[in-house]
Amino acid sequence: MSLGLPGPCCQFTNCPSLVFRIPGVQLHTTGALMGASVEDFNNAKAQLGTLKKDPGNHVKLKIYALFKQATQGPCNTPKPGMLDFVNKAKWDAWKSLESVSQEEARQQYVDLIKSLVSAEGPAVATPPPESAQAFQSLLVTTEDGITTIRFNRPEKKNAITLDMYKELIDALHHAGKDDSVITVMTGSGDFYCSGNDLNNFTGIPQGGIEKMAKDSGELLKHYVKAYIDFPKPLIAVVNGPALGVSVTVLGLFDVVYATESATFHTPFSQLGQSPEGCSSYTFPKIMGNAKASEMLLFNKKVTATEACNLGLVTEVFPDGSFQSEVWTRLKAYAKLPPKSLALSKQLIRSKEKEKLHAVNDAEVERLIERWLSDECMQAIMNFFQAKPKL
Ligand SMILES: CCCCC/C=C/CC(=O)SCCNC(=O)CCNC(=O)[C@H](O)C(C)(C)COP(=O)(O)OP(=O)(O)OC[C@H]1O[C@@H](n2cnc3c(N)ncnc32)[C@H](O)[C@@H]1OP(=O)(O)O
Repeated sequence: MSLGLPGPCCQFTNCPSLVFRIPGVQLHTTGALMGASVEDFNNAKAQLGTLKKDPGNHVKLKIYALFKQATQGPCNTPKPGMLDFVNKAKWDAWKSLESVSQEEARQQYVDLIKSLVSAEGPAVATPPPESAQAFQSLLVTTEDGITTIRFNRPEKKNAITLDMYKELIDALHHAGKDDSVITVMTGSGDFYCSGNDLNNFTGIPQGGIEKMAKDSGELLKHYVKAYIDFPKPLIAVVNGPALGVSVTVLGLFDVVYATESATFHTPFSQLGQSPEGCSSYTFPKIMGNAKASEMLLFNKKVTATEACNLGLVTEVFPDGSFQSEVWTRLKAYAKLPPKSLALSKQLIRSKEKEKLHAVNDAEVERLIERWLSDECMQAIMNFFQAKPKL
């Protein structure tokens, strides 16, 4: 029977004992039974509204009774009639706490809400207020010391729209400052990411295509800068095929784990474009000029194992055990001392930062020209007309 009370869970529960046991809920009884401040109480009240799961009538009655006892003291209203089931249940619940002081009730209320919140499991990472609603195409979570930024447009193979670049910049800035130890980037669905969304270049905005190319160049520069300047270990969990700009920035990650069936493809000349993400510098450095040229000039798609042999990928895992093996490892990494990790990463990268920023600037300058070229426009039109698979 639903008790049909208004509001989220702020109305109910019935339990005569002071320490209540609710299946699956670990109560945070700290022993400081009278320690909850009014502020704690108000915070708990606010948290109650964020619960995603209905805790059930039994718990709701308890919450109701504790709330009434904490705010009004012992029950002082007339007993409802036998047939007024809902109000009778509420009255009984409140009445059962009459020997509990208001302070105790406040503490128990706070403990109960905390327990319910923590029983729901780790919360989705709260993005900074200014971008709280901005993550339309990403899933960002923080758990076990790991902030995970997940491309989340599986129906479009996680292609990156203009808004998504902005979201990624925001998410990276936030992850760089939050209290997580490592940051992980991965994809939803069967692709890691299919690179730049080719629709980014199809509509001609006010200001013409020159302005569009310039604005896109600025955005790309900031996007790549967010990787160059990222202050803590950044790990790619490549769960499927990766294309274009999602491959090129891998040279700026600290570790790249890939599932066996992942592929790595940078079809720039096929698209009339040129390399970005600092790959014109990092790829030759990682794999040598000849191998980098096969990928960046001649569109060679490489398998995960080949990418690992080239040094772009750190390690390849069987598809069947990829997720479990990788996340077990990442959780262990996230237990390492955070400052030591961040400072060591910065030492490794700092020597190159200036160089990387200069490469980023030069690559973007070249791309702005490319985006205005017939070669590039034709290639994009071809994709949408014939939808060739790269
Ligand atoms: C600020 C601007 C910065 C710009 C930086 C520049 C970066 C350069 C690059 O990133 S170059 C790489 C660009 N990417 C591509 O060229 C990939 C194009 N896509 C494909 O070749 C294929 O879609 C595929 C190989 C990724 C997947 O093929 P598959 O057959 O498995 O799936 P579909 O083709 O049916 O794809 C499903 C839907 O997703 C759409 N889609 C996939 N990738 C993109 C993309 N990059 N841009 C736009 N749309 C993409 C595809 O069109 C399908 O949509 P539909 O269901 O509406 O038909």
